[in-house]
Formats: sequence, structure tokens, C-alpha cells
Amino acid sequence: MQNRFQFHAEESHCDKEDAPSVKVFDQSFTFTDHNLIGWGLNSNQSMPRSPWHHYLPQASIRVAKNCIRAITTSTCTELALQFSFISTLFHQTTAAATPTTTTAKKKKKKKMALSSPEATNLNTAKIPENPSSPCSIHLQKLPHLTDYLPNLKPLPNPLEKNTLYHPPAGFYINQSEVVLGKIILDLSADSEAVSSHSPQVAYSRAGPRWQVFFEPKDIKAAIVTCGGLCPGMNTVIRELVVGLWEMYGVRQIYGVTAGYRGFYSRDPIELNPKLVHNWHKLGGTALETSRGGFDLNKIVDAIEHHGFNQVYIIGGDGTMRGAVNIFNEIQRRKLNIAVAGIPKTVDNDIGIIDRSFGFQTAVEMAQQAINAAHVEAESAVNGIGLVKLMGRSTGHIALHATLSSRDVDCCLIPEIDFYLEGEGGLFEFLEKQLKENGHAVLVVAEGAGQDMIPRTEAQKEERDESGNLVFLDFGAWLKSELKNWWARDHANELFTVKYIDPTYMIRAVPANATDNLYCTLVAYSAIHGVMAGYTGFVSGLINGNYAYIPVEEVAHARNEVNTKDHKWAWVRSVTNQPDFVKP
Ligand SMILES: Nc1ncnc2c1ncn2[C@@H]1O[C@H](COP(=O)(O)OP(=O)(O)OP(=O)(O)O)[C@@H](O)[C@H]1O
Ligand SMILES: O=P(O)(O)OC[C@H]1O[C@](O)(CO)[C@@H](O)[C@@H]1O
Ligand SMILES: [Mg+2]
Repeated sequence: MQNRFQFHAEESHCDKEDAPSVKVFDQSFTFTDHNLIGWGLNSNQSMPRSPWHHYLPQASIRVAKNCIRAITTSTCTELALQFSFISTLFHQTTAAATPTTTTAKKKKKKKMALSSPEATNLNTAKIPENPSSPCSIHLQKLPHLTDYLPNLKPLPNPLEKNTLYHPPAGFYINQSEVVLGKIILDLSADSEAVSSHSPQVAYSRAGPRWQVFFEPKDIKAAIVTCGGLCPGMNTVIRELVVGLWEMYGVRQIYGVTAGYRGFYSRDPIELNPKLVHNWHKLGGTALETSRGGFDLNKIVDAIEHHGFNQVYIIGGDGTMRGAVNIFNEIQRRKLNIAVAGIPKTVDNDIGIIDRSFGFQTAVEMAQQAINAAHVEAESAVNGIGLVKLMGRSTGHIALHATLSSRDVDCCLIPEIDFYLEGEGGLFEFLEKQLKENGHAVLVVAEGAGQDMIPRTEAQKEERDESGNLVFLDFGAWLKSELKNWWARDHANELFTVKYIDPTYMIRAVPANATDNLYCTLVAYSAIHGVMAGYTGFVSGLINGNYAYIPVEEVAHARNEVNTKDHKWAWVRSVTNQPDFVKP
């Protein structure tokens, strides 16, 4: 017997007596051992404090017009597992069920297939007929303090008694609520998702939990910012302070200054809502930041020494790799300290999350540079406006700024190969643009074309304090190459290149309204997660919803521009730039 609808949980527990019953088209069935395993609910696995073992007593699958909603409800205080799926995935789901109730038995022989018109119409999508092709969900396991401190006792959430909050019904997030990592699926039989049976990855939904694992009076929280600047860092700090203070009544909140090195080399500063009141209006980080200085033992020793039991780490990919090490060391030492990361990257190079806070602000600021370049180029004879935008190894800022501006004729990013001379090259394209329009605007990401620039041996090895390769200025190099080209091919014609490098101006500003809101919600999400005892996680936006993601996963997930998708095709159509394919 096979269930086409599977649920995988890395830690799951279900006693036979607790086997969930499932209702499909008014028919109920109870999962047997066999199909429990099919659901990934392995009855042999008994995990203390498994997030699932509370939730299985009842389950129902209701078929709504074109979607199936699976709901399990609990006899315990918290409610359960909820997710929805497109109906056609379940075309033959019910054939797999074992009816057990009287009603179910009566209807046992009735063919159970979706009869909605929507489902029938979708037959053209060649949904696989083979019932052994399951569509399954894999929940990413979120580390919890009780994983290694099983005796910790949960407490009711203090928000219950917070007169400012009055939690209404539905306020608390069930541990079983998930956010799907991927919301676009190809349901055709030969699509990878269906044919390879690969499960859909899901993350725990962020938000306040009914139970917490910290007594507010015992909390000593630390906040640190690391890596480069990004609009909104101060807002995140502010909201962590205000959120901890106002929501959970925490009174010991500290800022660790100057990045990771600050843990062991500086005294933490005490923070309170009054002090941070205006910080969201300021660019940069009031706690100061730095690169390098990551000394694991010194950092964890200092955390222990100061008595911090909640550590909030704001930073980019490098910072998150450091946070993984800190979390692992804290686990190894079996310390009752929760670690939460808040991903920050102006480059938007962190994977899994939709985008980092501050990214939209940076793109908005980049418009000003592009506008200026356009005006300069248009006002010159054979004028070229050249703008270099941040993006160490990804071209997201350049791409988004190009798409929003519409004044850009060519966008060069690290993810594409391009060349200057010859047929199909940049110079040929610019020559045509200048002839037709009299001017051109070029946007380059800082990491683009690094292989083209001649480097000395020393330059090849140069790294910053964190170990990141130091890039040469591609914009400045390209400007001189453009001038050489023009002087060589058009000796007596006027030509102007205006190079604008707004580098730090796009990231050293306060966050705009959208980013400020994002900062607030991502900070509050982190607080709720830590209060609930989760650790080694980051809070972030996934498909428009706030979720908790294991920090280990975030630290290694890169977000590069996909030059095969529609967005990049759109860039090419907006700019009309060449594909840089050598004839
Ligand atoms: N692999 C790693 N393990 C431990 N710590 C690391 C690692 N990589 C970087 N770090 C530390 O994380 C901090 C920030 O790293 P980095 O300078 O690379 O910035 P980032 O967090 O990636 O942010 P951004 O790139 O957006 O500026 C530094 O203190 C650095 O020493
Ligand atoms: O000069 P800094 O502060 O080391 O940072 C420069 C780098 O930081 C970023 O802004 C973020 O990683 C990159 O775009 C840029 O290469
Ligand atoms: Mg980085």
C-alpha cells in the first residue's frame, strides 16, 4: 500500500494507539504501521520532545475545490500540521488509504478520485499516473536546546500576560506550521520533482510559540554585527532591543562592539529602548563592525564569561559560517545558550531567503548613480556613463538597478562571460549604440570581469581580514580600456567616459520604509524563535513568509543570478546588450 502524499520529519514519534486517522472525501482511515512509515512517521523512532509527537492523534485531509488541505489536530494544547497542495497531486491518493470507520467501510469500494472540473482540466498536464510517484514534504529539522539539554522545562509564553499584546486566537504559531522552500512546481510526469520523488523542502514557520524555554528575568542577551555595512543594521539592533524588552520583559540586553573580535576584546555595552530609540533612522551599525578576528574558543569563552544565554548575530555568509561554529561549540559544551543569526547582505548573495534586508534600499540608491551617469552621457558627444555597483560575487544589485532604471544599455555581472574586442563584443555594441543614440550607459558589478584585469602575483593573493579575495577596480580599468579603444579606432572624434563609483553610498544609508519593516519582522521572528528554545537557526523571508532555517544550511547556500531565467532574459531585452557569444 502506498501513500502518494508523504510527510517526512527527521524526528518523529507516534505510538500505535496514537495513529492519526485521516479523512478523505468523508472516508476515514487510520494509518497503519506500514503507511505511517510511508508518511515518514516512523513508529520505531522515539525522540523525546519531538515536535511531532504531540500532533498526531487526529488528522484529516479535506479536499477543497482545487486544493487539498491536510490538517492534523491535536488533543494537546497545541495544534498541528497544516499544509495545502494542488489537488491533482492527489488524483489517486485515496486509493492508498485503509478505511477503518463504519462509514469508510461502507464506501470502501467507491472509487475515490478528484471529481472537480479543475482537476479534470489539469489532466492535460500529464500528471503521473503511477501511484508510486509521491509528492512529499521534507521538514528541515530545526535545532532546539532540548536536543542536548533534555531536562529543560517549557514555560507558558509571557506574552500571555503582556498587556500590550493580548494574544488573540491564532496568535501562536504551531510547531508544525511550515513554509515551503519552493512554491513553483512542475506537475508533469517527467519533471524532476515528480520523477525523482525528491521531497519538497519545508521550513518551520517563524513566530511566537505557546511555550518558551527562558524565564525573562534570567535572560542576558547579546547582539553583534559583523562584516560589511548594509542598510537596516541599526533597525535590526533597535528592534531586537525593543522586542526583547517590550514583548518578553528582558532587562539585560548587551551590544557586543566591533564584530566577532568584540566578544573577547571589548566590554559589552548595555542597551535599552531609550538608548536605541532613534537608531532606525541611522545608516551603518551603532555597535560597529569588523572583518576577521574570529577566534572560536575566545568567543565562546567570552559568551560564557559574560553569562549571555541568547546570542543574536547579524551578518553575511562569512558571519553565518562563524555562527555555525559558535553554535556547534556551545552544543559541544552543553551550554544553555541559544544562537540566532539574522542574515545581512547588501549583495543579496545569501541563498534560501528571498532577499536580505537593506537590498531594496541599496537598489534604490543605485538609481541615483545611474541617473547621474545617464545625464552625463546624454550631455556629451559620444558620451558613456559607467557605473560600478557593489556585488562581490553576485550581480543582484546591478541587475535590479538596471531593470528599475531603463536607462542602462549594458549590464555586466560576475555570473556572465563577456569580452571587449571583436565581433559580438562590448566595443562593437557600444559603437552601434553611440552611432544610433549618441550616448550609452554601462552598469558593472564590482565582481564582474575580474579575470580580465592583469594582476601582479601579490594582487592575486591579496585578501581582506576575513579571507575574502580583494578585487581590483573593474570600473576604473574598463574606463581606461574604453578610452584606449576610442583613441585607437576614432582618433579625431570626441568621446567622454564618466565613471561613477557610488560604492559605499548605496550601503551606508538608513533603510527605506520597506526594509525597515522587514528588519523589524525578521528581528521579532528571531526573538520568538530563541524564546521558544530554538537555536542554531536564522530567521528570514521565504516566499514572502517568515521562517526559521538551520544556520548551517544558510551558511552554505549561495544566491547567484540565474542567467537562464526570465529575469536575466528581461535584462537582455531591456538593454539590448549582446549575448557575448564569440562567432
Ligand atoms: N568560515 C568562517 N568561519 C568562521 N568565521 C568566519 C568564516 N568566514 C568569515 N568569518 C568571520 O565572519 C565575520 C564576517 O565575515 P565577512 O567579512 O566575510 O563578512 P560577511 O559576514 O560575509 O558579510 P558581507 O560579505 O556581507 O560583508 C568575520 O569576523 C570573519 O572572520
Ligand atoms: O570595503 P569593505 O567594507 O570590506 O566591503 C566591501 C565589500 O562588502 C560588500 O559590500 C558586502 O560583502 C561587497 O559588496 C563589497 O565587496
Ligand atoms: Mg560575505
